[in-house]
Amino acid sequence: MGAAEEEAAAAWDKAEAKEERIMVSVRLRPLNGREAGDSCDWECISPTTVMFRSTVPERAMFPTAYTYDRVFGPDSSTRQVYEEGAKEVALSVVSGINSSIFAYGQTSSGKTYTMTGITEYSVLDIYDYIEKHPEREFILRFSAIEIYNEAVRDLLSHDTTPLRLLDDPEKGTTVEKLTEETLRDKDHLRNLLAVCEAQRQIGETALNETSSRSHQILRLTIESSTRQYLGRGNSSTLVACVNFVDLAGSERASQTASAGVRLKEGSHINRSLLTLGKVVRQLSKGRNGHIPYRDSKLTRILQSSLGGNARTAIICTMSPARSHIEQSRNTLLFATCAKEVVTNAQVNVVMSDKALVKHLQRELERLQSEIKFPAPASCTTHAEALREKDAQIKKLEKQLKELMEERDTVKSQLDCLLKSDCDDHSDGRVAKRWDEHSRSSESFARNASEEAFSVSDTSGVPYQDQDNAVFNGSYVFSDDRDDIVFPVQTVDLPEETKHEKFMSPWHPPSHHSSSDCIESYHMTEAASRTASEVSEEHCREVQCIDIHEHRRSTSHKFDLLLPQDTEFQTPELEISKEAVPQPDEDQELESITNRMEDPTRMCPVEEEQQDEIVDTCESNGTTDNDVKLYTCDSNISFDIQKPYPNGCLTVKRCILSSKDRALSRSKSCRASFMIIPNSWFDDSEYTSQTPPNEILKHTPRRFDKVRRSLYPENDNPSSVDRSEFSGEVSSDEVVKDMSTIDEVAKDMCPSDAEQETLTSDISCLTKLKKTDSDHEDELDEYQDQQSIRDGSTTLRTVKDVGIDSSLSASPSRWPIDFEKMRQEIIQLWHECNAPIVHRTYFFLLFKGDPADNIYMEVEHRRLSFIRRSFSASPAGGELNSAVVSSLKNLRRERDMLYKQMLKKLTNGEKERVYARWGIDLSSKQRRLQLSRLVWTQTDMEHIRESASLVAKLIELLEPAQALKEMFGLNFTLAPRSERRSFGLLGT
Ligand SMILES: Nc1ncnc2c1ncn2[C@@H]1O[C@H](COP(=O)(O)OP(=O)(O)OP(=O)(O)O)[C@@H](O)[C@H]1O
Repeated sequence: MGAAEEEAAAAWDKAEAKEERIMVSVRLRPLNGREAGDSCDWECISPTTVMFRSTVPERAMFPTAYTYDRVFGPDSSTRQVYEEGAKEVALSVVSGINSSIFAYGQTSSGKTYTMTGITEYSVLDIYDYIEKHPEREFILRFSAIEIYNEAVRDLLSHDTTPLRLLDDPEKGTTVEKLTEETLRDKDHLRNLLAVCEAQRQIGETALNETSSRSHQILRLTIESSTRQYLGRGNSSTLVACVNFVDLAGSERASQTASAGVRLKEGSHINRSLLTLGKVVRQLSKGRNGHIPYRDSKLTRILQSSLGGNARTAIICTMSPARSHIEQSRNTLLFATCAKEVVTNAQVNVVMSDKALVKHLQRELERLQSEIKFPAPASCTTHAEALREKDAQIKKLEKQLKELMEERDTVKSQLDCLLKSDCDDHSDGRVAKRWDEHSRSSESFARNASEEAFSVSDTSGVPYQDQDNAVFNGSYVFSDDRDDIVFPVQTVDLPEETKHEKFMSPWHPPSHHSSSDCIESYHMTEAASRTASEVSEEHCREVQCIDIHEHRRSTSHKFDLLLPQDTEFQTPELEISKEAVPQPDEDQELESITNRMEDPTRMCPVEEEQQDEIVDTCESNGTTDNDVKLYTCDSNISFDIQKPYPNGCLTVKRCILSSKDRALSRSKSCRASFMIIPNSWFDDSEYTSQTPPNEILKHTPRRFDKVRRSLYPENDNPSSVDRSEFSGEVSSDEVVKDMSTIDEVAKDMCPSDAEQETLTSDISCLTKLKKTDSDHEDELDEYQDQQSIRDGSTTLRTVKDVGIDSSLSASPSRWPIDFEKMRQEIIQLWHECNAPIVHRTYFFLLFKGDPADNIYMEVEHRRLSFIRRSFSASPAGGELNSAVVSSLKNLRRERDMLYKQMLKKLTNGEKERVYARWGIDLSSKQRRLQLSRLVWTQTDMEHIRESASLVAKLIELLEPAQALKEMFGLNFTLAPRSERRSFGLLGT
């Protein structure tokens, strides 16, 4: 092999991608003239740590020290910043590795100041390197763009026409018709840099006279080959580029005092930075899932620099002034996330055909020799792997056996109960008539089991939890006092089930007496304290808790809810307005986590606090946030000492996440996610500083009618329609209508950040799914391994829960996924004895809107969990009771429907319904028969019929008016004040 090929092959070998993290530095500039009276709150206490010197008491709650690869204080020169924070990365370009240097920070924090210096020093060093390597030939090309108001402009051309972005399968995103100058020398480059500076959009704001109003990307592409082999057709060329990115500064309209053009610029700047933030945050969690590169031109162009084939250094600039504390924290939070992003830089070699053939030959030889002489080490590795697998199989076999035993125990107990019920009914009138009609075996079996736990409302046997509604207690029925007495007998339940230890996930225990319960079928949410407590337990896993790994080990209480040996990965808790771990909120998060893990602390005391907060919210006119606000943290940090005690906004939120962007646009979700951050990383200072009218301004819209039904006391006709002031803008709207001034004003509102929060929180679902699947997968895994061992060719079937697929699915797949998931949910309702009214509501409410994915998923998870609880009881005691209780409650609901029929259906209607349901008009107890038939099967026609009948009987609200949220994330910790009681039947 010739030397040229050797060299090419060696270069090729080196081309293997290398993972490394983004290098992140922070530069603190000195206070400037505008900040003269301000105090300097930040200090670099070491070469890697910057510290907040807190003198303000309420700041004490934030972490004070932030550590990065390097931090530079006000005394550091740009040269030093370059040498220690950027040089190594920048100079990678001469070795064929792409690189990017970014400056990120608040407006006037010194980005341009820093980047100008760094670009200059880099250019000097690159030319220096070139001079020292005369054996190589270098070709340098330069291009420059700015992104101004989401339009890409060529800075080397006087033509200001926006340029299009193109997707190149090999090169990634490229800019069409971009001028690329081949450089003659250093001076040529200097001139071009001066041209760029002159062309760039600069404007004066209150914070910076020469504020860059655009993102600027200067790109230097370097090609190099060994001179000796040039032109021989067997050489290799290294090609790489370095980007110098001076981002526009994030800004708050109020601080920059911008209006008109500046305001519009600001909104574009903030939006693209928001997307950048999202991308970085998403990348910081790993590259799985959707990274929204395409949401802005900036991120599209920089895609390879962010988590791709490039080495990247980010210099975050900040002002030390107290007046910029909020923005400084946001910058540091961005930096914290950026630190976690991993890139995969590799040497980019362009080989001649000859060199490529040689390289491939070498590779072939190597592989052949590996096959011939396998390394002994690999044998050991295989043997070890086999041993490990064997051990794993054994473990899974054991678990399977245990699970099967448990299942058998539960089954036999259930059988016993069913049998005793059948016996009791064998001489009963109902059973006889029932038999006469020869119902399907399935529906009969179900009803029989329900019958087993039925109690007559005149029997004297206490009704249990009549008023314990589940899922926000969203259904309310009118009791028909004149109704006939049920011909149902009291059944002797096993001792344990007589006690108040019913643990139905749908109808948890309470201590209400029968008389209370018979009084009314009004299942108000307010009355569901105990229900909520148990529901909390069952549903805490969907409380979207972005708790980070290191906190997971402490989730003992939560673990108790899961079947034994469940390897539980705590779902993410999206706390506060950021979806990312916030170093400055770690302590608080920790305490929230602890409190959430301690159910004893989630009970009455906290409930009172919640109620207080609801009161406060409402009195501040922020009731719209209520639905969300008391959802996840019953220990809300509510400090009435704060200037604006909008506790509702300081409440740490808990938001389910998803990768699905469509979800972020769900209007129905929005009401839940309405704490408006002032940036993508917003922190709670904002909330403590934001005056009430500010909050009011951003309260979400909600159907007035529903709001009135929820909060009748707030239904003041003279009150201002808050939605008019809402900063809420759907992302669609945002994209479409950014051009008008009004929209610009909206953009400047934190609704962008809200969008961001909403979308960013989405990732939490991924972990939730994982948690869910962890346990279920054990069985699958066992079966897989078993089939592998048996030599069976059985393919592992795709997990049929539909969750995974729906999340990653493209919108076009959604209808299929939706149908699939809906069918599964129906089946799960059936198996979990879900309340009929709940099923009806859910079925009618969620009809396939992609934005409802999250609700579907939550429902699916909840049901899966309940089903597991039903079948995986450790001792068969409590959970057996749960089954009993759920059946009993189901039966009670049927009784209620039976009564409602008398009230709600005319004779003619009844006859039509009986005919439709195949009930013999000459038979007796037709109403009873019908009430026992609805929701007993899982085929779609039956479901539709059932839902429509039940809806009529309970006078269901228009589905569009019902709150989807109640099926979502926040039903468990809902406050239990009377104020929140709502009867959807409007009784
Ligand atoms: N480290 C520093 N030392 C001294 N002066 C600085 C430093 N950093 C910035 N400055 C000064 O602060 C002012 C604002 O800096 P610069 O324009 O670089 O900010 P910026 O972050 O690019 O702002 P914008 O985003 O609005 O463009 C300039 O006058 C600059 O000279």
